[in-house]
Formats: sequence, structure tokens, C-alpha cells
Amino acid sequence: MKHIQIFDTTLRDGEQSPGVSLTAGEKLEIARQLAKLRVDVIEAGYAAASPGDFAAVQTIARAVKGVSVCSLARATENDILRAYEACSPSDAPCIHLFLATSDVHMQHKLRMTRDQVLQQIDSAVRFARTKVPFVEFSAEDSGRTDFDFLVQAVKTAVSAGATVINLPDTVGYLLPQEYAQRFIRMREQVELGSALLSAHCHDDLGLAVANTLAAISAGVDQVEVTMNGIGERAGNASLEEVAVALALRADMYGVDTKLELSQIARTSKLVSRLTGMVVPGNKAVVGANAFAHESGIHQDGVLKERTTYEIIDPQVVGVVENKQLVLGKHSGRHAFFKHVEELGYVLSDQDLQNLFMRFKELCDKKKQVTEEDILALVDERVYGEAQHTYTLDYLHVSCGNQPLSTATVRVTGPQGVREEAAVGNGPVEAIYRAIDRATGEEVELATYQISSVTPGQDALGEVRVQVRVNHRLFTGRHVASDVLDASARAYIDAINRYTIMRVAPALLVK
Ligand SMILES: CC(=O)SCCNC(=O)CCNC(=O)[C@H](O)C(C)(C)COP(=O)(O)OP(=O)(O)OC[C@H]1O[C@@H](n2cnc3c(N)ncnc32)[C@H](O)[C@@H]1OP(=O)(O)O
Ligand SMILES: CC(C)C(=O)C(=O)O
Repeated sequence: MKHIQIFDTTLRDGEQSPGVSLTAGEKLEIARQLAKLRVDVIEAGYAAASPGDFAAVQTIARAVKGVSVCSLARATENDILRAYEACSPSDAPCIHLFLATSDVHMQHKLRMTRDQVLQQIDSAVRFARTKVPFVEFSAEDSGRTDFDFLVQAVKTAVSAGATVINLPDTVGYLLPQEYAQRFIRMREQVELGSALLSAHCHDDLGLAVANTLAAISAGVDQVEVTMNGIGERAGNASLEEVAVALALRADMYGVDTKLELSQIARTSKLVSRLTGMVVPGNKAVVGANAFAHESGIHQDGVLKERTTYEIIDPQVVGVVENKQLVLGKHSGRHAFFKHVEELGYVLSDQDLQNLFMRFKELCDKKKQVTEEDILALVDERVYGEAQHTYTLDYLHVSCGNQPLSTATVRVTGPQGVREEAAVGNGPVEAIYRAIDRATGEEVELATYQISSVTPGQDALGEVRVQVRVNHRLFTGRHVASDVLDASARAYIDAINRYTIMRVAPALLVK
């Protein structure tokens, strides 16, 4: 199988997204993750652009091994020298030179003639090759470049020693078949020797991934992509979409990459967090909805057999917490019943049917039905008729910057009023230990989440916990302005949901 080299430009073209500016430390963190994802080349920045970018490229070249580290450079001596100094500590240093070849760029931006451009390509590539073994030449705006002139530019770069020839569609203008033809014709007209052909696409027409895949079909050796598709203007071809398309449709492309697909979700989250570029929910492969199903017929299909509506196994791309079934107006009984069961309830068939009718009524009134709404519906049915097993009457916590915190609780339960105290590594652990003593229930804390539900300093804090008993999870939740109080009550809430099975078995038969 032919190997396609993945040239990741998240830290260079991706950083050109408006509003994004990464520190050297943040770039290093992303570069380390890109190395785990096993990209072939990391374009770490543009060394001549600023001292910070120089430092970032150099730090990455020093610290991240087993991958080629590259810097962008204009076709000028100073840019080339800065790029060289920054990326030379890499195992495989690479300078990425670019010069525009389209008439509009040459005439208005560079103010150079065709001959001058050819001459500058020749001298810049030759100079860069005296510095590093890998020199990529990009004919900027190649998509709008007169093809015969593009052939001349590529011949010049190859004879000057370029090891990679990139034909970027800088402004995202080309259609897939046109882009593919350019590579096919280029190979026919230029003796490339050992030089690789590379594709670099922008998403101005939403075609960056389609164009990249078309270029692969046309025989390119390398593709230039960014995580989450971030980049100048509408962005670049997204790494994850190209990677998954190649893996899933190996029958069509017959190529492979070195990528460790299971690192995709983690890399996506890191890039989103550090760049501040939020991944849209409907983004392919890494969006929050990429593996979520809302409509009843789809949910029923997925419950019976995942592949009815899912072509990608979320685990393959490293999605571990998969919120597969999203409840809403379009959901059906199968998904609703499963959801109620996952919340820890075992209800009679009749109760389930009644609850489902109430759920549908609520969906007509509310745009989004949250887990809390469903809990409230079930609680109305279950707690409406049963007493809460435990209530928290009093809570006192002592904590600070010392290792141990202490908590005292007073809980009313079947054994009467009990007061207990405990220490913990933090206030929440101390509270939960004290509650465990006061209730005597044997539950294991499985998850703990805290978030603010309103803005500002006086925000309400929401705590959600899950406790595990005999392999079953019970969810508890509480909202309060004091997060420790919310933590204690959410825990008691989860314990109550578990104990309801003992105190009101008649409600929970199945
Ligand atoms: C398609 C792409 O993504 S290209 C990469 C885009 N990335 C960036 O621009 C990175 C951030 N850029 C910067 O920090 C700055 O623009 C710098 C440091 C690179 C240059 O800054 P300045 O020297 O102030 O120049 P400025 O950006 O205003 O203008 C660009 C100059 O480079 C010239 N130029 C543009 N491309 C090239 C090239 N490939 N080779 C040589 N010169 C070039 C322009 O013609 C212009 O020259 P002029 O000053 O003689 O008119
Ligand atoms: C520097 C080149 C490859 C580029 O980013 C583009 O043309 O979009």
C-alpha cells in the first residue's frame, strides 16, 4: 500500500485563524500530542514572523523527536536563515519556502515579473538546500496559476533541489476534479525525480477535504492538514476527516498513513482548548453530535445494531464517553426506556408507558429536554409516592490550604438522626466520607462533575454525581450557591435513588 505523508500545519496555518495566538508552551503541548498522533511532519510555525514563533519552532525542534519539524519561510535570505536556526535541532529539519505564482499575486502583491519569480524560486531553494536536507517549495495560489507557468515554476524548484513540491489551493477556489487534474498533468510534464508531490487545501467553498482526497486519488504523496480544520479564513482540510476517510474507504484509496487514529479525539480537544476555537457540534468525526442519534427510528436501529446508522466506531477515533442517544422530540420508546434504565430506575411496563407519554408532552413544550427534566419526570412518579430515605440537616466543613479537610454532617434516615465527622484529602472527600458513615450505605463514587449554571461571582453551582452499587449507576444532582452544599446534597440524592429500590419496591418492579 502506498504511504501518504501527513504534514500537520495546525501550529502554522491553523494558528493563522483570526483571533488565535499560541504561546511557545502551548505549541509545545500540541506538538507533543501531534507526535503521539504520529503525523510525519509538524509545521511548527513561521520562525521569521516573531521572536515568540522562532522560540516555539526551536523548542519543538529540540523537544519533539521522531518527527520532522518544519518552519515556513518567504523566499528571502533572512526568512530562510531564521527558519534554519529554529528548526535545525530537529531529527529531520525542514524549511517550507513559498512564493506566489498566480498573475494576480505576482502583479499586485509581489510586484514581480514571471522571470523574477522564477529566478527567486531558484536562488531561494538552492540557498535553503545548503542549510537543511528537506526543502518544500509551495507555489502560492497555484490553483489560480496559469498551468504552463506553474510547470516552469515547479521545474525550477525541482532542479534547484526542492524535496517536496506543494501545489496549494491557497484561496480554496478549485473543484475536486480540477485539482486532481493539475497533479496528474504535473506528473506527466515534469520529471520530479525523488521529489514528493503535496496538496494543501483551503475551505472557502467547503471543499478542502474533498479536494485533498481528490489529490490523493491523483497520486500525491503528502497532504497538508490541520486538526479540527482550523486555519486562515474558512480553514484548511481537517486532519481527522481526511484520516478517517482514508482508513474507512481504503477500498477506494488503497493508501495508508502512520496515524494513530485513537489519538484523534484527544488531539482535537487539546487544540480546541488551547486555541479557543470551539468545535461545532455537527463537525464530522470530532463534533459533540458526530456519534449522537436523536430520532426514534435511528435510535432504535442503533440500539439493535450500532452500524445501522454509524459508519465510524467512535472508539477507533478515541471517543470514550459517547453520548449516543440524545433524547428529544424525535425520540422513540426504545431509546427513552433505555435512558431511564441507565439513570438507575427499574420501572413497571405501565409506569414506563405513562412516563413516555409525559415525556413527549414535555418535548412539545421545551426545545431541549435535559437529563434533569427526565429525572424530574421519573422522580414525580417515584418520589411522589415514596419518602426520601435520607435528608441532610446540617453540614459544616473546615478546609484551607492544608492537606486535610474535615466535615461534619447530620443526616436523618431510617435509623433516626445521626451526626458523623470525617477527614479527607479535600472538602468533598471529607463530606462524602462523613455521609457514608452517617448513612451506613455502601456506595462507591463513580463520577463527580461540577459546573456553574449562571454567570457571575454569585453563580449557582451544579454538582452531578454517580454512585455505583453492584455494577449499577445511580445519578444524583443538586444546584446551590454553595458548591460544597450542592456536593453533599447531590451525593445524598444519588444514594436516595439507590435506596428507593429497597424502601419502595412496589414502584420499581419489572
Ligand atoms: C498563504 C499563506 O498562508 S502565507 C503565510 C502567511 N503567514 C504570515 O503572514 C505570518 C505572519 N506574518 C508576519 O508576521 C509578517 O507579515 C512578516 C513578519 C512575515 C512580514 O512582515 P513585514 O515585513 O512587515 O511585511 P508585510 O507583511 O507587511 O508585507 C509582506 C511583504 O512580503 C512580501 N512577500 C510576500 N510573500 C513573499 C514571499 N513568498 N517571498 C518574498 N516576499 C514575499 C510582500 O510582497 C511584502 O513585501 P513589500 O514589503 O516589499 O511590499
Ligand atoms: C504557504 C502556503 C502553503 C499556504 O499556506 C497556502 O498557500 O495556503
